[in-house]
Amino acid sequence: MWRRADLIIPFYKTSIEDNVKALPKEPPFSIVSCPCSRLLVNRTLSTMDLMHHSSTFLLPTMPEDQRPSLTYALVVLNQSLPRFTPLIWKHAQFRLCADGGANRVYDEIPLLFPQEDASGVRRRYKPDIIEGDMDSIRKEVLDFYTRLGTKIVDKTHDQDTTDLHKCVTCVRDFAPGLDECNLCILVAGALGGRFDHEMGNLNVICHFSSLRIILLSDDNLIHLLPRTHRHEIHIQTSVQGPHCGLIPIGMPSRSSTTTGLQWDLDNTEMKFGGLVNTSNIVEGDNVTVESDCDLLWTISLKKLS
Ligand SMILES: Nc1ncnc2c1ncn2[C@@H]1O[C@H](COP(=O)(O)OP(=O)(O)OP(=O)(O)O)[C@@H](O)[C@H]1O
Ligand SMILES: Cc1ncc(C[n+]2csc(CCO)c2C)c(N)n1
Repeated sequence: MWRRADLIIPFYKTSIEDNVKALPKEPPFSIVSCPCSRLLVNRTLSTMDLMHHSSTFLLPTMPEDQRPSLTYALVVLNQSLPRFTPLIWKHAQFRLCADGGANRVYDEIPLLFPQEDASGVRRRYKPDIIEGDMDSIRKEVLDFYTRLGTKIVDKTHDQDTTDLHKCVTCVRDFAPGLDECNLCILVAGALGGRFDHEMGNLNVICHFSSLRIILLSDDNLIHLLPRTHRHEIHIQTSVQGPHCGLIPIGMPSRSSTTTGLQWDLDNTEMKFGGLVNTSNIVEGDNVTVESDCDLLWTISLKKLS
C-alpha cells in the first residue's frame, strides 16, 4: 500500500545496482519494481514503525502495564525546579544534575517539603552524578554532595557543548546495560528564563534525535517526533493539555498529517516563516502524527490543584 510516491530515482541509471547506490541515505524508503524493471523509490510513511508516547511519569502511580517498558533518567538543570520534580525523581532510576542544577536541588527541594528538616530532605534527594563545566555549582553544594558520595564529573575543559549535552552523553554512554529504545531522559527546568539556554536545550534534543528526551517546565512539555516513525501520543488529560503545537525544526516539512487535533494537518506543508502549527488544541486523549521531517511536539501542563 503506497500512500505517496514523492521521490522517484531518475531512470538514467544503467543497472539496478546503480539505482540502489543512488538511494537516499536516510530511511524510510522502500524499493518497488516498475513495469519496465527499473526501480522506483517510494517514501512509505504508512509502513513506518509506530512510536508511542505517554507521559505516565507525570502520574503519581504509573499504570502497571507501562511500568517495565521505559527506564527513566532525570537531568536537573539550573532553573527553578518544576513542582513535580519529586515525582519524576521517584520514577527515575538515574538522577543527574547539570552543573548549577545541583544548587537547585540543594536549595529548592527542601522548600517542597516545608514540614521536614532540610538536611534530611537533602540527603534523601542525592543526585547520582553532577556533571558540567562547574562554573555555576556553589562550593558548599559541591562539598555536600561529594561527601554524600555523588559522582562528580568535571568537564571544565569542554566549552563547546552545554552542560545538558554533557549529561545526555553521560546517560547514553554509561547507563549500565540500557537499550537506547527503552531509555527516556526527563529534563527538569529546561524552559523559561534565558532564551539562549532554551534554544540550546532544543538543540540537544535535535542532536540526539534517536533518544527519547523530554524537556519539562512547570507549564510545558516538549519532545521530538523523529521523521523515522509514525507517532501515537497518548494524552494524560488529568495533567496535560489542551494547548499544543507541532513545529518543524531545522528544515521545512513538505508533508505532515495529524489526527486528534482541533486544527488537523492533512499532507500540509510547514516551515518557519510560513505555516507552523501553534495555538492548537487536543480534542481527545489520542493524537497521531506523521511527517517527512522531525517535528517538535509541545503540550501545555495543567496546574495541579
Ligand atoms: N534560564 C535557563 N533556561 C533554560 N535552561 C537553562 C537555564 N539556565 C540554565 N539552563 C540549563 O541548565 C544547564 C546548566 O546551567 P548552568 O547555569 O550551570 O550552565 P552554564 O554553562 O554555567 O551556563 P552559562 O555559562 O551559559 O551561564 C545549562 O546547560 C542549560 O541547559
Ligand atoms: C560557536 C560557539 N558559540 C558559543 C560557544 C560558547 N559555549 C557553548 S556551550 C558552552 C559551555 C557552557 O557550559 C559555551 C561556553 C562556543 N563554544 N562556540
